[in-house]
Amino acid sequence: MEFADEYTHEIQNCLPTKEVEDLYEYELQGCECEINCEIDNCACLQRSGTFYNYNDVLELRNYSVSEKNVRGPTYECNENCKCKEKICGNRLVQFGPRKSLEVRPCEDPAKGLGLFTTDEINEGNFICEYAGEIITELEASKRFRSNGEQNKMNYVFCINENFGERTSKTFIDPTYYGNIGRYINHSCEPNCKLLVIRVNDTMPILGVFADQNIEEKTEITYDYGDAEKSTEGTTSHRKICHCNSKNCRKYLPFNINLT
Ligand SMILES: C[S@@+](CC[C@H](N)C(=O)[O-])C[C@H]1O[C@@H](n2cnc3c(N)ncnc32)[C@H](O)[C@@H]1O
Repeated sequence: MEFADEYTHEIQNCLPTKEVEDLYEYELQGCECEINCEIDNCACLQRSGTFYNYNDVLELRNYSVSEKNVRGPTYECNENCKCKEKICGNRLVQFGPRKSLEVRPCEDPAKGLGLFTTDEINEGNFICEYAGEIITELEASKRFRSNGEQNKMNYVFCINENFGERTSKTFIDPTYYGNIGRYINHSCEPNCKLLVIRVNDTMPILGVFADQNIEEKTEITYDYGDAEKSTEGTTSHRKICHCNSKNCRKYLPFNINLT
C-alpha cells in the first residue's frame, strides 16, 4: 500500500521527541514461559488488565479482544520474553497493521482521505496502531491551535490513562511522522474502538480494533471523543462532522485542553 501523503514520513511505531524520550527508557521485563503463556505462570499476562482471545495460535487473524475484558492496558510478550514469538498467543500489535487496508478519498470531499478495508474484518480483530510523534502537551497545544488557525486537519490525539489517583496524558501527532492510522476519520457511530497496549517499554501504543463485523470496502472509523473531549466550544475550534450517521453529534469532538 502506498503512503498517501508525500509530506509525512512513514513510521511503524511511535517516535518520542527528545523532550519526552526519557519517559520511556524503562524496559519491561520478559516472562519465563518456555511453552505456552498462561495466566497462572506468565508475568506479562499477570501484569495485563486486558487479554487477547484467540482460537488458534497459528492463525493470527483470529486474535481478538473482547470489550468485557477491558480492565487496563494489555502487556504483550516482548523481546525480553523466553516464549516463542511465532506461537505465543500474547503478541499481536507488535506484528504491525493488517494487510487489507487502503487509503483513498472519501465520497464526501469534506472528510478528505480515509482508511478503508478491502476485505471483511471480524469483530475484535486488530486493524492498526495510531502511530505518530509523541510530543509534550505544550507542543500538542501549539500544533492544535496552529492547525485550527490555518484551517488544516488535526491529527493530535491525547491518550488519558488513570493509574490510581494519577492521570497520565500522552500526545500522539502523526502530522509529520505517522502510519496509516492517521487516515482514520471520526464517526459518531464508529465501527472500531481504541485500546492501549504496551510491548517492550512503558510507551503506550494506541491500537485500533474492530468493534463489530466490518464488510469489505467499508471505511474504518472510530469516535474521536471521550469524557475530556468536547463537541462544544468556541466556533473557531468546532468543525462540522460529516460522518453522516443517524445519531451524528454535528461537530467533531476535540480536546478542550488543547485550545
Ligand atoms: C486524523 S485526520 C483523518 C484523515 C484525514 N481525513 C486526511 O485526509 O488526512 C482528522 C481530520 O480529518 C477530518 N475529519 C475526520 N473525520 C471527519 C468527519 N467525520 N467529518 C468531517 N471531517 C472529518 C477533519 O479535518 C479532521 O481534523
